Amino acid sequence: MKIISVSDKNEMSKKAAQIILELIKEKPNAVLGLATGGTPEGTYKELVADHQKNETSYCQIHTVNLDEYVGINPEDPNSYHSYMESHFFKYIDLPKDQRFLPDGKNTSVEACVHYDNLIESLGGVDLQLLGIGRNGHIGFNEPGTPLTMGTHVVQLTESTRKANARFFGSLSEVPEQAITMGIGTILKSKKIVLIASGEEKAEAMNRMLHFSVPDDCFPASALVQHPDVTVIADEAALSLIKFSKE
Ligand SMILES: O=P(O)(O)OC[C@H]1O[C@](O)(CO)[C@@H](O)[C@@H]1O
Repeated sequence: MKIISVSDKNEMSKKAAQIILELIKEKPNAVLGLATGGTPEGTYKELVADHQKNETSYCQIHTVNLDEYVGINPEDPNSYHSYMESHFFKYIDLPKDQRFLPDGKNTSVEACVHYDNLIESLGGVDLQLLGIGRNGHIGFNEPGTPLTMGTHVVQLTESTRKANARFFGSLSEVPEQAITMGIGTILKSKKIVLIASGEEKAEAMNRMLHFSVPDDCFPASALVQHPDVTVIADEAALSLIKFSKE
């Protein structure tokens, strides 16, 4: 696992965008695995700014998102479909039929298997962008999720619902379930870039970097078995870690 320590969220966003842009330059038809939440917002801003300035094209790119809330319509402003549209897709030249998110309205086993098959049929994810939850969740894989699972439906923990309530009017509006790529799906990505910012992620980062073998009590620990993981974290997120920073 390569750790890149940066000063703040802005620098984290720039670095993550730079890595994504390097991949697009090298492989204009790459498959990007995308994340939502507060952490990647700045990364999308950087990519949009680059698209407007340098005209980096997404016309051959495919994107697959990690997760979506169960029971929510794609048009709902709180859906991850809407998030991707408003933070990224509406600004770039990525064709509509090359963007994929799990369907929060169809969470059958067949739909889950279909999502994993779709990713395989695209040739797999070249680069998966990840945030991390305070309890170590990646995607929406909560602690206790078997680390080999494909796309599936999860019951969200109270702490995740509380953390995400800031995007909704109130906690009661946050869906209780989500459909997410499993850890097994995520680990098939060729490259993984995990971004983290702020003191509220310090404990999760500290825990993640102390696992030498994966343990399903802390989903992000699964990343120790992946050969190409880059963590980009700001000083606040790395503040509990005692090691010489890059
Ligand atoms: O970036 P945030 O909003 O802190 O969220 C952390 C993680 O939790 C989620 O909201 C749930 O998957 C992710 O989208 C995100 O990577």
